[in-house]
Amino acid sequence: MNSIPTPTVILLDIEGTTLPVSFVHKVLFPYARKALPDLIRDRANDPAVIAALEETRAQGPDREPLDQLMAWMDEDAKVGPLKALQGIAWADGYASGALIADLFPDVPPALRAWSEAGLTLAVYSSGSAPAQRLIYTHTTDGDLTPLFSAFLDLEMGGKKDVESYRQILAKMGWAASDVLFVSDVVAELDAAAAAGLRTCQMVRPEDGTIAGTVHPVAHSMKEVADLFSLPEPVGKAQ
Ligand SMILES: CSCCC(=O)C(=O)COP(=O)(O)O
Ligand SMILES: [Mg+2]
Repeated sequence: MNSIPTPTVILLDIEGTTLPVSFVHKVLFPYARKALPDLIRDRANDPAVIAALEETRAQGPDREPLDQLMAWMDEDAKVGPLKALQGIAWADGYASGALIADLFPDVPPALRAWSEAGLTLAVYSSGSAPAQRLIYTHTTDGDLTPLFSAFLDLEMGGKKDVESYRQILAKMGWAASDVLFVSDVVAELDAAAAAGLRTCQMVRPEDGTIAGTVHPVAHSMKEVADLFSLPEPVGKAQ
């Protein structure tokens, strides 16, 4: 009997998959929107800020950088320089305790179980890699960053582009069929599947995610484990 091998790499989206959409849109994005004008003024000599503003001017030459950044935020554009600056803004919020990432409660037990079982865990999000690290450092469940092997962002390309997943496989040295990509967005899963990755749509009722018809659907990491024969999450989902 032929059985399908268990994935050995779990590649996770953040927003709508491990963290509620409401936290990103009602807490993180407004925090960055409020902080950006002062940040740009007060850190005008910070190389990371300078680089992000130069890239903003390059990608949005018709507006002042701050206006361009605000316009991108209005449309929830997944653009590298905006994501870099948002990450810098959030760093202050996490450091002061104003921000703490409230992951879906089923996520930490699953991450721990899969890591303990020797699976490779990685993130692929539009949020910058530093912003991803901040989230997993400052969770209500403590610092979960040691569980992850990689934090991948828009430097790999957009999440709806098949080439981005090929780039991730090449960079990480992963075989496509070993990788399970979990995301709430069907277009991202379509792109990942076209690159040969295995896929699972996370459908979170509290986020109002609409289930598609192509990719296996899970409503929690426990269901992901059941669908793909992964180790069962241990400990209580808080
Ligand atoms: C680093 S998390 C902040 C989320 C974010 O900025 C975003 O645009 C959501 O991206 P995702 O790819 O996780 O849906
Ligand atoms: Mg998402």
